Amino acid sequence: MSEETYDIAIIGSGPGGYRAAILAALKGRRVAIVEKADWGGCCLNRGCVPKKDWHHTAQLIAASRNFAKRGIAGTLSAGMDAAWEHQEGVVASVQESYVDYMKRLKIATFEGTGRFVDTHTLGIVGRDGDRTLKAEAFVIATGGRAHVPEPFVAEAGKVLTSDMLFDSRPPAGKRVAIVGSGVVATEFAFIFAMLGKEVVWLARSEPLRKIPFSPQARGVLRDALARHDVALRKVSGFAAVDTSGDGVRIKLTDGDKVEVDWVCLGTGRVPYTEGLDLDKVGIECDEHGFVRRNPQLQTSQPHIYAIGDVASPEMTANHALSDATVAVNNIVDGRGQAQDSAWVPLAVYSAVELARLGMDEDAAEDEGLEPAVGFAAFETSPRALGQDDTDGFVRLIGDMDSGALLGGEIVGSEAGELIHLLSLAPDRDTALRWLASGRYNHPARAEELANATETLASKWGLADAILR
Ligand SMILES: Cc1cc2nc3c(=O)[nH]c(=O)nc-3n(C[C@H](O)[C@H](O)[C@H](O)COP(=O)(O)OP(=O)(O)OC[C@H]3O[C@@H](n4cnc5c(N)ncnc54)[C@H](O)[C@@H]3O)c2cc1C
Ligand SMILES: NC(=O)c1ccc[n+]([C@@H]2O[C@H](COP(=O)([O-])OP(=O)(O)OC[C@H]3O[C@@H](n4cnc5c(N)ncnc54)[C@H](O)[C@@H]3O)[C@@H](O)[C@H]2O)c1
Repeated sequence: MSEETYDIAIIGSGPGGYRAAILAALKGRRVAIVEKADWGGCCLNRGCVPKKDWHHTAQLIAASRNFAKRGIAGTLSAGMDAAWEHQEGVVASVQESYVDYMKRLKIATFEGTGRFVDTHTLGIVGRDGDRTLKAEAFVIATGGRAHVPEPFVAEAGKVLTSDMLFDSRPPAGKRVAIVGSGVVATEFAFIFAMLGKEVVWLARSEPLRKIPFSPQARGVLRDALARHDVALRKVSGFAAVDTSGDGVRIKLTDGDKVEVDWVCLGTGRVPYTEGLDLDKVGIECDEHGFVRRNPQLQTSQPHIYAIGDVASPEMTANHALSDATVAVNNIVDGRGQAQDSAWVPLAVYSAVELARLGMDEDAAEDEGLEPAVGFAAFETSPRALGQDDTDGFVRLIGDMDSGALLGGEIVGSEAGELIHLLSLAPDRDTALRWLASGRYNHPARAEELANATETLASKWGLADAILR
């Protein structure tokens, strides 16, 4: 059995593990990374990347409904088969570039399952035999897996998790039940409808209940979904699922029955720590299965860090990527940097894009702060009007005392891009001034951020703090 020694060994190659490996190698460290399945993890193979590929097709179809006003004739349609093939090509190309970049940075890559042998030794069981490696620091980035609640049982062709959706070509049946009200269900309800499916969206609560989007944001989402005939049917619960014969029959707890061709579950993800032997090295998980860590992202073993879905309840690629930066800064430079998850942007891609970060007004008041809201709607934006796409707004939460930026929400096309203007601002104390005095391209959606700072300045008496 061969044994090698590294500065940092990383388990899992999703956005968290991959980013940690790249950053540590760029900082001159000897890095090993272990992956048991597909390079790139959930995000690249079964999450953000293929989902956004499908979302783009969905948006093109949705936009085509306004084409007649412009004298563009004809109707467009899209199908899931072609969409599935398209994402396969995109994923393969991104994966190739990831693997190539790791090779160029001389990162040692191992295909196999990692597990702790002791606090400085990782065992790897792989296709090319077993080996162990030693490292001074470790990063656990093993991600999560789809949660399948009773009475559902995952079954190919009938009841699919989002992982199964991308692992092989989805079933042909047209009538699909989407279960859940979280991000996965809210995104796929729109995407599937635009890809020609007849969507039956079943959930126990309103869409995106867990994320503190404002009532205005929820209203824009609801209207945009309705415009595309996508509506959530609120149900009391799920009593039984029958997959015998053709199709799937779902019995609801109120006795009603729903019959569909197949089901797509968006019923949450849970952290994945199976087979890591964490107990051997004294690392604990919380009651939900997330690896316990401190704000510097260290587990109870200070040289073993935990990042991304395996430890972060937000479970987004954005959080995994940001965790990677914090962990590597702390391992390599000993910075003792604390992660501030609230300032990592979150974006949802549905009939409209919704993005947010930081505090909402309630959270600010809970902290004893005095929040004020700066608002600008896209309905008067020359860029949005020219695109026939005026849904949404920019909402900035400022602190009445200091003029600091406390949080922000952007709803509408390109919200997932525009949110970077908030997350990349040099610091929160000066962010509003920075946005107000910036140089903008015209006409552009980004200008609405500057307009929102002006509402704060004039309406809330923050002119001195913002317009200096
Ligand atoms: C349908 C869908 C769409 C999504 N869209 C978005 C989006 O638009 N934006 C966003 O921010 N987030 C999105 N997410 C969430 C995002 O995919 C995850 O938050 C992200 O992938 C987590 O990254 P990670 O590095 O923590 O783990 P993962 O990406 O889950 O990667 C973990 C890796 O570790 C490997 N592994 C596990 N155990 C071992 C072991 N013992 N040894 C070796 N390897 C191991 C796994 O095989 C896996 O490849 C989406 C998720 C889903 C399901
Ligand atoms: N754009 C993004 O950033 C993005 C996109 C997709 C997924 N993700 C992440 O992936 C993770 C998984 O997403 P998700 O939407 O599956 O999870 P979620 O936790 O957001 O939502 C889970 C849904 O399943 C429902 N549910 C749970 N148990 C149930 C039961 N027994 N019966 C009926 N319904 C039940 C919940 O009520 C909820 O509506 C999330 O943490 C999310 O942040 C992020």
